Amino acid sequence: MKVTIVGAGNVGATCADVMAYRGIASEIVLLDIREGFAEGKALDITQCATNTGFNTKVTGVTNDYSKTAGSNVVVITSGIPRKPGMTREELIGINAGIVKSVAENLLQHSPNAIFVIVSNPMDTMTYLAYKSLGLPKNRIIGMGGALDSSRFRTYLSLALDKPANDISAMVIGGHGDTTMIPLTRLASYNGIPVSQFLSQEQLDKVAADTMVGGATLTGLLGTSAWYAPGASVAYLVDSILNDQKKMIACSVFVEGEYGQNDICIGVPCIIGKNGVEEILDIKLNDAEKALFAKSADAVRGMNDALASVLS
Ligand SMILES: NC(=O)C1=CN([C@@H]2O[C@H](COP(=O)(O)OP(=O)(O)OC[C@H]3O[C@@H](n4cnc5c(N)ncnc54)[C@H](O)[C@@H]3O)[C@@H](O)[C@H]2O)C=CC1
Ligand SMILES: O=C([O-])CC(=O)C(=O)O
Repeated sequence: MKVTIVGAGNVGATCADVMAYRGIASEIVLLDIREGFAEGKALDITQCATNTGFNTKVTGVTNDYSKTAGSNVVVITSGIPRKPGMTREELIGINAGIVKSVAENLLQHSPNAIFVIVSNPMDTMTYLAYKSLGLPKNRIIGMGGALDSSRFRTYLSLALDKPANDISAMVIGGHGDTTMIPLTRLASYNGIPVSQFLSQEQLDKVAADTMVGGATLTGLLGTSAWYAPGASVAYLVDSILNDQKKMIACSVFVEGEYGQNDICIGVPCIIGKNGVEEILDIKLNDAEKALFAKSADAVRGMNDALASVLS
């Protein structure tokens, strides 16, 4: 199975590294616009093979889309990341043009690929890809919820002082500092509601920390995060390529689910070989429904900024 990752920067290269290490794809192509950069990253990753024990073929190319031909999955991480103090939404002006042209080039060479969109603002970029490529909605998947949910589980594990892998929890809604919805009511420690172990004050802090998880790392690192984002993309691609049918919160085009239409926003999805195989319409309480409606309004508002790119 072949995967192309466009953008060999922090997130793209980390994603390639995790996918190779875990043997998720047999072939990975990294493509970047910077001369020689993707080639360098691919060579460096390839030189891990004998020490970490993988056989994945990893190659890098400078803007040569012919080398991406026949990919089963394409991942778009090209564009600029935010700097401390910025929101993801501020990246739209530069990233929209990049994502649209990259997506169109990829489709020309891989007409059957499933698209995974990572570049920010991710929900808006996913909508842009959906609207400009004209593909069925199951083949356009925005990655954000997998990462936000892993941060939510991390913060819960720290508060509980228990392993993150024993914690089940999900974040839906937009992939933005104020639009994420950590589903605290439904989070559990091995099936037991976390509210049996943590106070409301502790749970509120976990939710707040989760929502600004990306901003916190951007403040610490000077640019946005890459290890957990790269691993989250690999987790999602694994579920597609190996038809695992995992339930993963992904940004997808909604048509009536959760009372919303004509936006891409994070909802629980079953992810398998056909991409988005099902959107689960889980029962939210009134407070969660209100948060979702508010998040959707904000996400919808951002799509207006795409008017010039989509015309
Ligand atoms: N959805 C999510 O959960 C996450 C999204 N992101 C987003 O992913 C994007 C990438 O972040 P990083 O890897 O940290 O940035 P980076 O700056 O390290 O890498 C971006 C790469 O894209 C390349 N690029 C730019 N224009 C291109 C084009 N037209 N064609 C091919 N390559 C091009 C650049 O040369 C650079 O190597 C950002 O927009 C960031 O906000 C980052 C983390 C998580
Ligand atoms: O925070 C950012 O800008 C990058 C991102 O989406 C994340 O790490 O969640």
